[in-house]
Amino acid sequence: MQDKHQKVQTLLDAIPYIKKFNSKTIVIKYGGSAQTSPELQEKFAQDIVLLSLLGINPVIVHGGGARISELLEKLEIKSEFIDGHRVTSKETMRVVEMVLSGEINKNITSLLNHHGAKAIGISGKDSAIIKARPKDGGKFGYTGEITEINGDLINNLIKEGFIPVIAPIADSAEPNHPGFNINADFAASKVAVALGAQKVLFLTDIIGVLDKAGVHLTTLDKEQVEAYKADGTIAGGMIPKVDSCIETIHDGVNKAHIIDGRVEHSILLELFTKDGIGTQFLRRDNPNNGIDIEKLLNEND
Ligand SMILES: Nc1ncnc2c1ncn2[C@@H]1O[C@H](COP(=O)(O)OP(=O)(O)O)[C@@H](O)[C@H]1O
Ligand SMILES: CC(=O)N[C@@H](CCC(=O)OP(=O)(O)O)C(=O)O
Repeated sequence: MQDKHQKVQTLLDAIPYIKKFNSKTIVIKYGGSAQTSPELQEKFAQDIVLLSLLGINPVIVHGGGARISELLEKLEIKSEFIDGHRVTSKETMRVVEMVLSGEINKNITSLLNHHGAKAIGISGKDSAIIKARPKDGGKFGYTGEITEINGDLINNLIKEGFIPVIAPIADSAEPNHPGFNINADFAASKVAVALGAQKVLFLTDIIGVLDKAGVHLTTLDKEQVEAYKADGTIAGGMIPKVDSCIETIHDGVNKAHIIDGRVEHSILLELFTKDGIGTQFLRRDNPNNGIDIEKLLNEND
């Protein structure tokens, strides 16, 4: 009996959040390192379908860096990263597109559809929804930085009841160009801003951002992130992730969260519990929108 009451209570506790997020867009960055086992993939699909049934609009931007590196190794092509961004030769770009737009995008889309969702898999090249130019003047090869996102097109898909599943490949304005490889964290951040999302969740393979002693940091702002990057606490693949979180909240999205994709139902735990999980990023210096910082710190907005 106790157990049954507990189940009902869990549902009741979620009511304020279900109301708050109803008809809002939540962008979810589904990192390669959170896609590891079929069991976790199943739980991820259940969470996304539940959001959709509750009238929340999930938009998935996925990664797949580990799978790209694995295939490159088999093909004896060297992987090279600078501060968490892959350097992309023409040969590497072919593999990146095959893995992201071909394999991973279609696997996630079909997984969601088999769970009863209406998911549609696209890459930034489709209808040129993501446009880019060479990152840092070309020193990363075909790695791009986003110049434009067609949010209207993505919003139209949402209005039609679709869950967009987006591969982080961008179109180039140049003819006969292979397109650009975009770090999936940056793609998720720009998509969240373009859609005016309520929040963005980055699923990864760690409980959140840790300090040098391995202590979990539950809240971070821009100044703290800069300090942790400068002293090397935040390194590697975590750099684009924290940079994306900071960019998102400074470009108008209330909150960004890095959460542990290895934990079953981490999306539901973040969205529908008071404390949430992972590391949340917020602006303490919000100049003009009157956001009460204490409220923002303590509430799941
Ligand atoms: N300060 C830090 N706190 C947590 N993780 C960190 C930190 N600095 C570097 N990392 C590394 O960043 C990794 C997450 O980045 P990445 O592997 O690129 O994930 P994803 O594939 O989800 O984008 C963690 O597994 C961890 O090894
Ligand atoms: C430019 C760049 O770094 N692109 C990434 C795109 C995939 C990605 O970001 O995957 P994760 O989110 O799983 O790391 C790459 O080639 O690995």
